[in-house]
Amino acid sequence: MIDGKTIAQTVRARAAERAQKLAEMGIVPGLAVILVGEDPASQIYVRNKSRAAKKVGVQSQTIVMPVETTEAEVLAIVAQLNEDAAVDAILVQSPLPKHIDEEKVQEAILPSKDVDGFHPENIGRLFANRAGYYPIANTPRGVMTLLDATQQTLHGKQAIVIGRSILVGRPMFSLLERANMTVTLAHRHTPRAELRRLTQQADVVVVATGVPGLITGDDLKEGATVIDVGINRLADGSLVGDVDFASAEPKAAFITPVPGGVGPMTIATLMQTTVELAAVNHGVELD
Ligand SMILES: Nc1nc(=O)c2c([nH]1)NC[C@@H]1CN(c3ccc(C(=O)N[C@@H](CCC(=O)O)C(=O)O)cc3)C=[N+]21
Repeated sequence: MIDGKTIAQTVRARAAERAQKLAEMGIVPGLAVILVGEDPASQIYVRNKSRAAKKVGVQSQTIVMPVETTEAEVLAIVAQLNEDAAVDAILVQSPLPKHIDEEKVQEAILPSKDVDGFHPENIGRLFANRAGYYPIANTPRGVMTLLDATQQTLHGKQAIVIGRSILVGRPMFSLLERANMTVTLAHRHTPRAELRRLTQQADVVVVATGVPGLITGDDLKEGATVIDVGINRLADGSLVGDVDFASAEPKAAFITPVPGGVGPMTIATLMQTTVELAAVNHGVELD
């Protein structure tokens, strides 16, 4: 079992240390979160984020807007936060209500404050494997930290990413490729039998689809590493991932639970990125 909570704690502690260093220079890392409407996964995220920010020493504010908010209103808030010197990092919760063009909002955020790494400029840098600092989406970046903690060689091994969202799948593909893995990106048009054939060959399987129980033990190669990014609320209120844990766990060498796996890691990585952006934006070099 990959213990996301413990690894997240280590990342948070390091972020807190760096935030402390910045505070001594009079810099308080500032994070602004915009939440429009009531997506359940987003609400969990917002709650846990505020808690982590307090612990790390990040000044966080959440702007909650009703579901009927217009695109112009969201863009106006983003413009205001772009100008605000106390804000180093801006995060607009995804998904936005359908009447708002999410891409337009993502492009309105200053790339230097784009803590999610969703701005095309930052995505382009990642995809092109550019050197230098730029923000990378926190969930896939956190997954790389989890993989790192398993102390396996990734180089030359096979990975499959299931799901091609801008939030997870696409940046995940780039990060695994950058770790010198051979990466397959599967999605809703991948035929089911083909998907199984591909996952059965993979050393690392990252599932980010929002389909509970999509991947079972039968889909896996013996000794695979399984990273479950899914976060699904069932009718009985329980939280499950996209992997059928009971059947997958005996086959896997490493597996992340839900909750307690990727979720806490996303939060910790968000704190890490916020502190980094504060440093970069103030011209401070962190060790
Ligand atoms: N712009 C944007 N960036 C995101 O990164 C983003 C987003 N929008 N929209 C929503 C999704 C979802 N997401 C979660 C992060 C952490 C937990 C989390 O803390 N999970 C705990 C839950 C524990 C609990 O409180 O029950 C766990 O898995 O252990 C959940 C969900 C980030 N997302």
